[in-house]
Amino acid sequence: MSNITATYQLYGKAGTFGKKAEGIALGLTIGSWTDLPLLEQQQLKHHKGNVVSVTEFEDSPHPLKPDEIKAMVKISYPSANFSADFPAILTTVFGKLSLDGEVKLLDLEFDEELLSHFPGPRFGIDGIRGLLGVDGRPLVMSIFKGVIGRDLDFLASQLRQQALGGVDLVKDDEILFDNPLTPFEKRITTGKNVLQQVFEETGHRTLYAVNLSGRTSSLRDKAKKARELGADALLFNVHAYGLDVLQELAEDPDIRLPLMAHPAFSGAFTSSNFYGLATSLALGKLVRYAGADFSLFPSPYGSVALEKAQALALGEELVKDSPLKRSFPVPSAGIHPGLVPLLINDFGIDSIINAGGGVHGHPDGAAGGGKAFRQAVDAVLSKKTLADASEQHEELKTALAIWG
Ligand SMILES: CSCCC(=O)C(=O)COP(=O)(O)O
Ligand SMILES: [Mg+2]
Repeated sequence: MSNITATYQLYGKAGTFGKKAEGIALGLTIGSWTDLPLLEQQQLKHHKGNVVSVTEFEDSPHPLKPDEIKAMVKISYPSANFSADFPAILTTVFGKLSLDGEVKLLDLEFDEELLSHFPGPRFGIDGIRGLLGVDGRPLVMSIFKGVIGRDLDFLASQLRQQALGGVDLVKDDEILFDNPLTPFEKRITTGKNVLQQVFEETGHRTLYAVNLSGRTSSLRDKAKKARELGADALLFNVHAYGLDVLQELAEDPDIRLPLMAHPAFSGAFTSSNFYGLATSLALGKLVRYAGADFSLFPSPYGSVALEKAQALALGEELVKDSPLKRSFPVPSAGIHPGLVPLLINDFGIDSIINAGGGVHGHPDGAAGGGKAFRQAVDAVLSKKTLADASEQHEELKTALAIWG
């Protein structure tokens, strides 16, 4: 029988977790079991959650309750209990349970049949590389900054400077929503013109990810319109909307645009050591299953940082072997050129170096900032230190002098 297996982290007294796990398995499926007459027990058997394993960690005491330890329990839930969509799955495995004390959902394993309902990224890493014609190096992305309250001319000139720096992608900031000064459709058409002009001048192709925002009911039509207008990609605040909304956009045959999942809001349910979802599950596995071609997340190094082990596990979820295409890991937040060697070491060549302040804050402007990042990437790939490479590259030298 097809099923999904959830791994939970719990805290409690040693020796109590088997009973706790059984309570969860029954509580989230058929309820109290042994009280039922035998016939009903037989009938409901194939709906019952099953405890797969219980592992107690004697050497991991609760930081605040000395008589409690950590445990991990795995419970599998029959697919007969839920429809094959994120709302039903999340409600089954972590609905009421998410409100019931210190329980964290660490992982979900979809069996093959269930996974077949989640086609994943339409483009994936290889598809995005194909659109850009760039192989063999991490991509570089920059972010519009300080554009709230500014008009299209301002946006156009900021986009031009970023593209002239040689970045592969430019994305809207996630806090730029539809507004009278820079409306969604005009951002797309203006951006297209600017990037075409830069391409004609330099031969360098940059893609622009516009922020798809607004009420959920408007998104499909806006995304289709974006495609008609020639948009390159869509940025999407998936965790404010929900995974199913991303999946709808990814699967729509009339949209067919690369989708970039922004991590905004996800800290509200991933940051606690005791509650919510593991970051690698929420920003890694599930956004990939929902169809994100890119997943942004805090790197271990910048202004908003994830623990290194968490960031690495997240990155791995996006690229590990699977019937689904791979999503680009995009470690972000407070990134400057000096961090490029660490990022490539951690996330490999199939990742994206993404920076806002680290591009715009360059003394030579965004064009200088973009160049410094590209120089840093080239240095790492040719096994030079950044210090050595900076002897030949003024922009990199300036960036290292400011940010180290
Ligand atoms: C928290 S990861 C998202 C990255 C992002 O959207 C951003 O604006 C980062 O900007 P920065 O100036 O820190 O590079
Ligand atoms: Mg941002």
